[in-house]
Amino acid sequence: MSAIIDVRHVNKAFGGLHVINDCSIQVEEGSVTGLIGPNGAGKSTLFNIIAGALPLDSGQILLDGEDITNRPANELFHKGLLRTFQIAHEFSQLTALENLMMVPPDQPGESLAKAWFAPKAVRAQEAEVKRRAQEVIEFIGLNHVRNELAGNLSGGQKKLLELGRTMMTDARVVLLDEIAAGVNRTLLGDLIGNIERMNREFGYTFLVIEHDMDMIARLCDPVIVLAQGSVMVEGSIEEIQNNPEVIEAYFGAGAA
Ligand SMILES: Nc1ncnc2c1ncn2[C@@H]1O[C@H](COP(=O)(O)OP(=O)(O)OP(=O)(O)O)[C@@H](O)[C@H]1O
Repeated sequence: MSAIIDVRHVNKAFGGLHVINDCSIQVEEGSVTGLIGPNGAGKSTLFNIIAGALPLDSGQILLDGEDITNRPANELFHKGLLRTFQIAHEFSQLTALENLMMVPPDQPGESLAKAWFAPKAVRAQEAEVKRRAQEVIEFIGLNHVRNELAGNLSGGQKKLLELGRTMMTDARVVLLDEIAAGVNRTLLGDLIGNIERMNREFGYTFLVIEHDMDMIARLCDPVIVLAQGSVMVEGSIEEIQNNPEVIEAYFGAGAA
């Protein structure tokens, strides 16, 4: 395997607060890599930097060997790197299925000129998007609520829909930020199962920030522990859980 995301010696401070300190991590292509650490360790900040939502002060980020340091999120999206979408407020009035259909960028239907001159092509692409959305909604187990407004879905169902939206794109690497938060155990099982299948059957690479240690244990290998903005240790979940430094800094602090 080779690193699809390569974070090299990244530093980031907010005013005088050094949040990310000479941080280097590699995410291997085809892996589900976990990123854990105590509150305030810098996990979300690092995600924001990788996803192009926050500029870094120094260091470098490579995507599949290409320098993507400080590239904007929309450019990274087109290169196949994205964070899970939040269900945006304006989409709460669309059905679950329509939310999936809204995702693909540059749909020809959005261009009036194209719709005028090439209506058949527009209809063909819309039909293709709808077919894909129907496949995805079945995959994520939300077919029974496909015509329900997204705003009426449960928190867990919204998370499943969020994951489904990534499947409507050509994503290769998906960053999941605490996707388990507030999800009940049954839906969490569905969520984990879907991530596993997206990884195994479709080759998505995941980088996962998570406080839910059951989810990390079931899904992630390797697991990277971040503390004070640097990598403390990296290894399998067993190695992490038995590491005295981690027990002290992370589990000892009761942060899980
Ligand atoms: N925009 C900002 N301006 C100033 N300080 C910030 C900003 N964003 C984050 N911080 C600080 O950076 C530190 C790391 O925050 P971050 O959210 O990255 O940690 P985290 O590991 O994701 O924490 P948690 O597990 O609690 O979500 C915290 O001390 C936080 O207060």
